[in-house]
Parts: sequence; structure tokens; C-alpha cells
Amino acid sequence: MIAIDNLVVQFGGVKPINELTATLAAPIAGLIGPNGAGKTTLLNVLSGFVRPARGSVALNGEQLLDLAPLQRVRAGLRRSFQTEQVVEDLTVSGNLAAIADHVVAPLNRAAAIDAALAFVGLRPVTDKLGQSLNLFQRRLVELGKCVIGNPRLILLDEPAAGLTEEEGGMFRELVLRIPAEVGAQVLVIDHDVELIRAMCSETMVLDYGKLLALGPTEAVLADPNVRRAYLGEF
Ligand SMILES: Nc1ncnc2c1ncn2[C@@H]1O[C@H](COP(=O)(O)OP(=O)(O)OP(=O)(O)O)[C@@H](O)[C@H]1O
Repeated sequence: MIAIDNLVVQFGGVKPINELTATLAAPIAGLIGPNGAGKTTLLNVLSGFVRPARGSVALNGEQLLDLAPLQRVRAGLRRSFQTEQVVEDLTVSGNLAAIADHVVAPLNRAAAIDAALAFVGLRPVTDKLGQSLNLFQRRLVELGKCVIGNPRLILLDEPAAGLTEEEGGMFRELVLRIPAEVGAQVLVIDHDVELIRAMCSETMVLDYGKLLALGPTEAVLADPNVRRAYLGEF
């Protein structure tokens, strides 16, 4: 469970997060909002790349702001980025090892990497270099890094961007299996409202850094204020 309390992020005169208080308890929660609403900034606060001016964030009762980014990874936090971060001159398993080295005991690393590769379906390309992978495989590497070593919260920032409809569907099926099979909560940002509808039982909407709506996804997407903020986008 993610508990956000009175969170304020300030960049000069801009407040991309402005007095945000919200609790996200669903196994897969969605985060939507127009461009510039503060979605990525919130993920950056959760993962430790941005320090807020005020407020707190807690994961399953543990305060996160006291922890450095790597300590948060050790505490079970994982994230993928809008632009995938695959290392070109490492193999697929080497890319996963970069996370496993920090979160899995040496004796268990090979098995943990293999389990993550099996989960995302990348065992057949274990030894391929990052530079030879297509976009779908790269997105799967990112997801593989997220499921390694008993994660508790996985943050996905537009994880299916650029994928075909078929690839997006396969990716979505994998994400849907995470809570039961990996044991982590998932928070997904996406502009594709249909993807959010299909994956997330609960959705939060930000607008200019403020909470516009939070609740069961269907109710949130039907909310006139939400529809107005999107100006007919869905
Ligand atoms: N490092 C920064 N310095 C100054 N302003 C920033 C910085 N990062 C983000 N912002 C501003 O904060 C606001 C929120 O940005 P953010 O990237 O969080 O929005 P978003 O909801 O993720 O948007 P998008 O859907 O376009 O990715 C924007 O006005 C953005 O220009």
C-alpha cells in the first residue's frame, strides 16, 4: 500500500505536485492525467530521484523519504522508465544481473535471474546483447528487472509505449500476473486509458499536481471532472 501525505514538490515557481494526499491499495493501480500533470514527478519522488519540499510517502507503512534510491531498491521498490534503459553491451541476463547484484544473495542470483527471464519469456535470448533486441524484448528486459528479488512495489511509466497492439496485450497479461505470482503491488502510468481500464482496479487522476479523482477505475473514468480534464480524449 502506498500512502502519500500532503506532498509538495517545487521546481522554482512550479509545483508539479501540490498538496497531494492519497492512498493506493489496489494490487494494480493506475495513474493518469494530462501532460504535465505531475505523474512522472510522483514516480520520481517514490523512487528517490526527486526530493519533495514537504510531505511524506510510505510503502506498506515504511517511510520512503528517509531512504536513498538504492536503499529503496533493497526495500523492494522497482521502476521502469518512459524511455527504456537497456544497457546495449550487456547480455539480457547481464542486464538483469545489474539489479540482482544489489537485491539477491550471491548464491541465489543465477536462479533469481532465471526465474525473472522465465516470467517475462526471455529465456531463449538470455545471451543476446542489448543492442540486438527489438523494442518488445527491451520492454520485457525492463519488466524482468522489476520482478527480480522479491519486489514489493513496481512502478511502470508508460511501459507499453511504442508496442504493437498484440505486443501490448501480451505485456498487459504479464503485468496482470505480477500481484499473485511475484507478490508486488504495481503502479502504472499510461496515457492509454483502455490499457488502464484493463489492468487497474483503482485509478488516481492528477491535474496540475492536484488530486482530481481516486477510486475504482470505472467510476473514475466516468467522472465528469476527469472527462473534462481530458477534453474528449476518451
Ligand atoms: N526537473 C524539473 N525542473 C523543472 N520543472 C520540471 C522538472 N521536472 C518536471 N517539471 C515540470 O513539472 C510538471 C510535471 O511534469 P511531469 O513530467 O511530472 O508530468 P507528467 O504528468 O508525467 O507529464 P507527461 O504525461 O507529459 O509525461 C511539468 O510542468 C514539467 O515541466
